[in-house]
Amino acid sequence: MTFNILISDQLSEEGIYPLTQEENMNIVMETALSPEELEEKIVDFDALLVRSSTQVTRSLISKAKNLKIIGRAGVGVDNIDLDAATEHGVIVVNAPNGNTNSAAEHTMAMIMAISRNIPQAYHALKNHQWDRKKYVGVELKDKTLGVVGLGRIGVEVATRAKGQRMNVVAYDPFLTPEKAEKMGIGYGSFEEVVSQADFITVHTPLLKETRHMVNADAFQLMKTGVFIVNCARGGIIDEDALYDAIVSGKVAGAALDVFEEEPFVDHKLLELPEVVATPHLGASTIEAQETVAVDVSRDVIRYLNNDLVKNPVNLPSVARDVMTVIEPYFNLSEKLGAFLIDLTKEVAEEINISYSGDLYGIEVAPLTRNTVKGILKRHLGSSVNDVNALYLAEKKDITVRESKTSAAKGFTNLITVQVKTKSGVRKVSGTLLNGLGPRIVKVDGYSVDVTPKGHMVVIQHIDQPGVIGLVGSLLARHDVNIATMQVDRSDVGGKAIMMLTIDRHLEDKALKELSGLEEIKEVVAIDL
Ligand SMILES: NC(=O)C1=CN([C@@H]2O[C@H](COP(=O)(O)OP(=O)(O)OC[C@H]3O[C@@H](n4cnc5c(N)ncnc54)[C@H](O)[C@@H]3O)[C@@H](O)[C@H]2O)C=CC1
Ligand SMILES: O=C(O)CCC(=O)C(=O)O
Repeated sequence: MTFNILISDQLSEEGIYPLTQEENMNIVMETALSPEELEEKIVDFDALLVRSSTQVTRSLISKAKNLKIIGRAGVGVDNIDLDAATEHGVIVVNAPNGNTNSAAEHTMAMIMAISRNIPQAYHALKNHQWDRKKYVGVELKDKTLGVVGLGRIGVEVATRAKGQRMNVVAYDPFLTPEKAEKMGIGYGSFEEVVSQADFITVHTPLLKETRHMVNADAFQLMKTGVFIVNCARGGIIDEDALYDAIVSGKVAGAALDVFEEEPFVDHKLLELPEVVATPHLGASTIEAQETVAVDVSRDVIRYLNNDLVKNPVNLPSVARDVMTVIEPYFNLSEKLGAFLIDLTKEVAEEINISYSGDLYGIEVAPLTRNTVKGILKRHLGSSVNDVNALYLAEKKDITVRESKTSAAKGFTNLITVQVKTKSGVRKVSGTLLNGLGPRIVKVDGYSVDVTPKGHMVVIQHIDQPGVIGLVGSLLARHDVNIATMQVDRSDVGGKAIMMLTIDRHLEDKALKELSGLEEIKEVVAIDL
């Protein structure tokens, strides 16, 4: 059988060598197709290989009737609609390791460029201006580099910065003081890191949580004269806030490889002399491009030859007969994980999942992976899937335990997820009600009955008259409609829980006011 492979972004020719050696692979490289042309063309192809320029949208995937695999020659898969790929049974593979060095080196080059005004001085010289006074820089030695996101690239940048005799302080939800000490770097919260640093570099993926995490509030915390670097993803830094911070003199310079909208030719940030920029070149080296193209090419060959792939991003590899039995529980298990980690607001150190009733005696490993995915997604985003969830948990030193009991406490089936974080242990149980779908039935031992869907508020409070009324009227003042309300308590006048489902996301202002009520011990807004 011959497979048709479409390469729609510029990939290294040496890198695709493994593919060209396969007799049954027909390779077409077309790197200037418009989205419409691509949608027309994709119908005939079994594999699509891209970098970051091609937008692999739901619409494109839905037209790709023969598509089996999408290969992303790079790390970020934010240009690929993973849900759509999964729904259409298309596996996505990437090359997470191949461009780490290049991205770290580019980051260091950018740090050096802004610290010594190299692009600006070069530009002036090209324009026949010999100006030594204007381009006095600062040394890196003894300056503090704040690294936000200490994954593959963040670690490499931190190591290189230490070589420049910089002090490094990092924030990553998975970083502990012990790990930081081992690496010889400082450890702090996001706020601590940005307020201590002379240079700040971000290396997180672009997620709901990281979008605009470097915003006007963060700039307020920073030292005057700080330098900002983004070689990760446009959108992690709020570009409008950065512009204002540069104009006000708070930020001395910014080095940007990535932007909220790409590509572009005019950008207001580039009108500022303090900004140096490159057009998303972090991974653009001969070495990185060859390695990432080789890595995805090999995975494409493996997959089309029915072998296991090395870097799956979205594949649920489950035997069909097992899948048929456990499929109805998938939504429940992921939602329980997502609910619980939102409730804790912290990263998990241990995850215990127990299955009972009808789930006793059934292969539940795929549900465990799915629950862990729900938990990890909060910090790792869409790169976590059923295939890599346990691997990523292990990499982040999170212990995952699975157990089964025949007793289901009155339910025909029950999944209980318990998470240990640095502040303690929290627990949630859910069941699949015949014909009615998933329900959360216990939260930290309190009984509730809530569909895990939409906008929720979980309130821990003291059981006393008037609290429910207070909550109701406060939400009414914020024009928040309560759809359902569940209340349970430990004992009369003791600790109690209130679980609300509401018609829209609870904004920070209302959340703060609720938390300020004396009778209320904890308020968490959860959006599932
Ligand atoms: N400019 C370019 O050409 C390139 C850009 N990239 C981008 O660099 C980024 C990082 O890549 P890798 O290091 O390979 O990924 P990684 O997955 O190894 O590291 C990301 C780290 O960010 C952390 N993180 C997640 N949420 C966070 C938060 N709210 N605050 C602080 N840290 C948080 C994660 O815990 C993880 O340790 C990605 O967005 C990737 O797409 C990667 C290669 C080239
Ligand atoms: O393909 C490229 O050059 C972009 C690399 C990148 O941003 C990534 O790997 O996430």
